[in-house]
Amino acid sequence: MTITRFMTNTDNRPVTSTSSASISYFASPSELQEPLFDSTNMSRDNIRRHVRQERNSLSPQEQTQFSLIASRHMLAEIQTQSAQHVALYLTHDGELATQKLIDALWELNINVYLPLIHPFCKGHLLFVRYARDSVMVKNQYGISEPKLNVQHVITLDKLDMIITPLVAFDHHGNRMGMGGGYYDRTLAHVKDNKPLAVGFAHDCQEVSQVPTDFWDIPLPVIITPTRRLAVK
Ligand SMILES: Nc1nc2c(c(=O)[nH]1)N(C=O)[C@@H](CNc1ccc(C(=O)N[C@@H](CCC(=O)O)C(=O)O)cc1)CN2
Ligand SMILES: Nc1ncnc2c1ncn2[C@@H]1O[C@H](COP(=O)(O)OP(=O)(O)OP(=O)(O)O)[C@@H](O)[C@H]1O
Repeated sequence: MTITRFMTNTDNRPVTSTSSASISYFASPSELQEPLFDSTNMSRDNIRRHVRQERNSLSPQEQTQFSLIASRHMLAEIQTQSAQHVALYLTHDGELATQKLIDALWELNINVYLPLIHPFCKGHLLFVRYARDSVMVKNQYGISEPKLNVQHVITLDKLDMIITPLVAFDHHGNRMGMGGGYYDRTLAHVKDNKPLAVGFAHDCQEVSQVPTDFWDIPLPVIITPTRRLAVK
């Protein structure tokens, strides 16, 4: 595992050093001193509950500011990857807000897709084209999704990136979601990072350790407002 560390200089130029996970810091170290939540010996449900509470207690100003900063970094990631077909999500339950990022992608003519709960295949997702004129409906969780039109469905192999929502993550790229196993089932079909799965989360969603099960697929990249974590 190679870790490249970018620290920000006073004039905002990155300083690079090499150790063993790849963390690029977007913010100055003083902003990174929140102690990591110690999740050792905690159940998945308790970790999920704790982190959901943490991200929901961010103020509206923090939510907006963190989302804008993280979106800038995510846009840079999308452009670095030359991604043209990108799956995103619509914000729910205190997740990083995505609408500004989606607007930027639309402006750049990059195709955006959203997850749609599969109508027949329980626990599975479909990814459907999301455009300014998409007809939206609410799913069983109250999240808006494009109305199913088979012509707008994209298969996983045609996506360049899947930006995944998550509840908790750790520095090995392990993720835990809302508990439906939807993204786990999707990520199980990813081969050789095509599409590249990139987690998108608040810094307060990092925990010391996410307990994993055989179905959990670690994320190769996670972007937060202050960091880019790359796991090789
Ligand atoms: N924004 C977003 N969209 C997403 C996901 C996500 O995590 N975030 N998903 C990621 O998989 C899928 C939906 N999975 C979800 C699973 C549970 C809940 C949820 O709010 N559960 C309630 C209980 C609801 C019930 O019992 O009916 C809760 O836990 O409070 C939401 C989304 C697809 N779309
Ligand atoms: N690849 C898979 N194949 C079959 N079942 C799976 C798979 N992945 C997860 N599951 C099932 O889904 C359930 C929920 O998994 P888990 O708690 O890890 O979901 P999650 O990561 O929190 O949710 P999500 O992936 O939707 O964000 C598990 O109990 C497991 O039985």
